[in-house]
Order: sequence, then structure tokens, then C-alpha cells
Amino acid sequence: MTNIVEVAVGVILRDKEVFLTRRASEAHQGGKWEFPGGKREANESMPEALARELQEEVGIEVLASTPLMQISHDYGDKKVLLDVNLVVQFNNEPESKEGLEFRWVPINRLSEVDFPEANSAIVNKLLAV
Ligand SMILES: Nc1nc2c([nH]c(=O)n2[C@H]2C[C@H](O)[C@@H](COP(=O)(O)OP(=O)(O)OP(=O)(O)O)O2)c(=O)[nH]1
Ligand SMILES: [Mg+2]
Repeated sequence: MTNIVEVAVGVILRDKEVFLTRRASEAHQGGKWEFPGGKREANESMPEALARELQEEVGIEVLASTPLMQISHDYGDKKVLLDVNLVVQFNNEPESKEGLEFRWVPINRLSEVDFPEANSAIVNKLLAV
């Protein structure tokens, strides 16, 4: 039995651009760009995990989010379940509270971004919206 890491992921969307951060080089999938988010803790629901992670990592308060998709992916060294949510209403200007690189990228340029493998399904879905 291998355990699956459940991850709350936020696609922060404003004016047809999304907010990305760059994973720390020593992290799993280090150096890749990502949608902010992180692991759900045992005592949390997914929406609670999303709100906490986006507050901790990028300093925003989520006011409303809508589920986009769930993705199961096996990286070989780690299995993840990404719970991906669109975040279109929030307070504060997103930045990286963890000192990571960040940038806004137009949706139609997402296919050029170096994401972890599991993210191609997210990119395809966003390009189709
Ligand atoms: N946040 C995020 N994680 C992603 C994406 N794509 C993807 O495969 N992942 C994977 C990478 C990691 O294995 C996992 C997220 O775990 P994490 O290590 O960032 O979790 P965390 O923020 O709670 O970090 P930590 O407390 O363990 O440092 O999900 C994505 O777009 N965003
Ligand atoms: Mg994280």
C-alpha cells in the first residue's frame, strides 16, 4: 500500500492571467512552476486546506472558489491527488510569502510553462475554457 498525498491547488485567475509560483529547487518536482497550494492536513476539508495554503503561500484570502477538476498522478517516488479549484474572488495582491519566484501568465501561454507532469490536464482544461 502506498499512500496518496492529497493536495489542494488554486488556479488564481484575473483578467485571463493566472498566478504561478516556482517550486523551491530542493522540493519534490523542484524548480518547476506550479499553481499555489499544498497538502491537506488530517483535520481539514479540501476547501479549508485551499484557503489555508493560499493564505500561507501567497497571502490572499479566498472569497470564492469553484472546483475545476481532480487529477491522480503517480510520479514513481510519490502519488498525488490534486484537487484543483478556480479562484476568481480574493482579497490582497498575490505574492510569494515564501520568497519564491512568482509571475502572472496569460492562459493562452500556459503550454510554454515548465510544470510538473500532472499539470498538463489542468493546462488543457484551462485552454478549453
Ligand atoms: N501546489 C501544487 N502542487 C503540485 C502541482 N502539481 C503537482 O504535481 N503538484 C505536486 C507536487 C508535490 O508533490 C505536491 C504538493 O505538495 P507540496 O510539497 O507543495 O505541499 P505543501 O505546500 O503542503 O508543502 P510542505 O508543507 O510539505 O513544504 O503536489 C501544482 O500545480 N501545485
Ligand atoms: Mg505547496
